[in-house]
Amino acid sequence: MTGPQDIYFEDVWFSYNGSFVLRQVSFSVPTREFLIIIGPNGGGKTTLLKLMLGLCSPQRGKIILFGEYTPREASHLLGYVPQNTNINLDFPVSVIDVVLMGRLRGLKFLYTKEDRRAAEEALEIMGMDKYANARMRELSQGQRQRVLIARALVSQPRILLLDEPTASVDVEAQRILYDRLRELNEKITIVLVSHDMTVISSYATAVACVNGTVYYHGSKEITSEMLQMAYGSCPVELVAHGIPHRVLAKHDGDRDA
Ligand SMILES: Nc1ncnc2c1ncn2[C@@H]1O[C@H](COP(=O)(O)OP(=O)(O)OP(=O)(O)O)[C@@H](O)[C@H]1O
Repeated sequence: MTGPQDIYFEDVWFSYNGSFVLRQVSFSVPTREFLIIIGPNGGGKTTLLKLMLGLCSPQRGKIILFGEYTPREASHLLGYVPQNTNINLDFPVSVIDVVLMGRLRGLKFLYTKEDRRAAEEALEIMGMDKYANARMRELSQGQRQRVLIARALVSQPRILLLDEPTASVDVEAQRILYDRLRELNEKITIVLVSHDMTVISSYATAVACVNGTVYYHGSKEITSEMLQMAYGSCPVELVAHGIPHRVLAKHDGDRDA
């Protein structure tokens, strides 16, 4: 290892009920990396995040965070925005209430002044401070996602992990969200699962292809080998500058679009 490493995996294996979904996983993520995790459905991307978060424990191998902690020991240093977070929009919860939930300790709903200040700061970082007293249902999908990221930030994590945060968010709102993440990345490490290859060229500093194991690339260059590993032999369409590109060979019998 060279330099400070926030995340370190050494020969990690993980199975649900005896069938391994991740094997022989070894890689390390340096401080202030903007790591994008790509891969096919069911390849193990969410499981990889859960291992980093200590929500799953490996059957083999070791995971060390910040050079000294197990993921569980480091949980207070991790912020997580899960996939498909559903908030009941009929429930009249305000934006600041949602963010404050990130400061909950046990079942106590008593927040200190410091909690409120932290919540306001997190909203400001995500450009949502002027909506603090709005109801969640009054916001767009992209704005709601920014509030959920603020909730993950309110505990001042050193790593922010996001699982497909821009699914069902429109393109302009995605850009705003990613620009905020890039600003955040000046201070903290970001690990983000995405199916959208175009975010790699604009935001990533490293890419992990996850398909039963992890292929870690410490640069944002998208190579055909990476795509081959991540998506098998299926052709992949990349939309760059609004123009679709076919980046892998077609299957026999494929017709031109
Ligand atoms: N709790 C669970 N119990 C049993 N099997 C699971 C569980 N969670 C995930 N799996 C299986 O583990 C494999 C990896 O799932 P995972 O959700 O990590 O993949 P993914 O790459 O995030 O997929 P997607 O892109 O569809 O979200 C899949 O085959 C999935 O069905």
